[in-house]
Amino acid sequence: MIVAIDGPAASGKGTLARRLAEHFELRHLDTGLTYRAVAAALLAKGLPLGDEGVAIEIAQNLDLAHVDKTVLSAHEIGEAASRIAVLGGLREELVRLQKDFAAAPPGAVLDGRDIGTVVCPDATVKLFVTASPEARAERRTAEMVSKGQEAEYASVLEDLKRRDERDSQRTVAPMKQADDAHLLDTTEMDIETAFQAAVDIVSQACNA
Ligand SMILES: Nc1ncnc2c1ncn2[C@@H]1O[C@H](COP(=O)(O)OP(=O)(O)OP(=O)(O)O)[C@@H](O)[C@H]1O
Ligand SMILES: Nc1ccn([C@@H]2O[C@H](COP(=O)(O)O)[C@@H](O)[C@H]2O)c(=O)n1
Repeated sequence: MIVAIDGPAASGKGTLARRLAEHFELRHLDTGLTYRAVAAALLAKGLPLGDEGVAIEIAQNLDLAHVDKTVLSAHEIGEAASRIAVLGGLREELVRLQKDFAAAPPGAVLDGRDIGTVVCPDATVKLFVTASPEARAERRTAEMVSKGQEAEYASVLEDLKRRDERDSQRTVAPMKQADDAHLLDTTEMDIETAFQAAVDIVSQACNA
């Protein structure tokens, strides 16, 4: 079984993907981490984010088992990841890696922006998880503050909107809801309610 989850930044797709993977005993890949890892490596080398040749080389040598998720979760790395995510050749390389992950038994939950449309178009079930920009900014601000990071709601909201705009307007594999994806709007749901709604959608799809 393959569960494809897409949605905008801080919509809660990663939280749901992780919990669904545990619940259904599947493997989980947060594909955003692959873009973040490449962006972080370019920044560490002091190279421009548009250097696609080097970005592809980094992607070819990515070892997902050893990425530091805490370092990669930084706000500025997310911003840089979104900038390199417009590079078509780099996407091809990362999509290959993501497809390989999805194909291995016993199945997987993948979350990102183009999982239902490009990476796993034949997924068993697809979800498009969203929430209002204001709810997402509140959640992300609270998350950053809880980690001891500086965060101001207004600028987090602005950054999220800018990132959504870039991700949904790019030419290659823009973020969008697949035609056959279930829409899950969690604006008025807490994590537990959203999780139960997601379990119901996946269970129904498996029994159909
Ligand atoms: N339904 C919800 N209600 C309240 N808080 C939530 C809900 N879902 C997720 N959160 C919280 O919102 C924050 C963002 O969630 P998460 O990291 O899962 O989003 P994401 O879509 O994977 O983000 P990104 O695209 O940046 O990787 C986390 O702090 C998470 O605990
Ligand atoms: N399948 C994907 C996943 C991510 N991206 C890009 O990476 C950025 C960071 O992703 P997070 O989920 O970790 O926030 C994101 O803004 C996208 O630009 C992507 O293009 N495709």
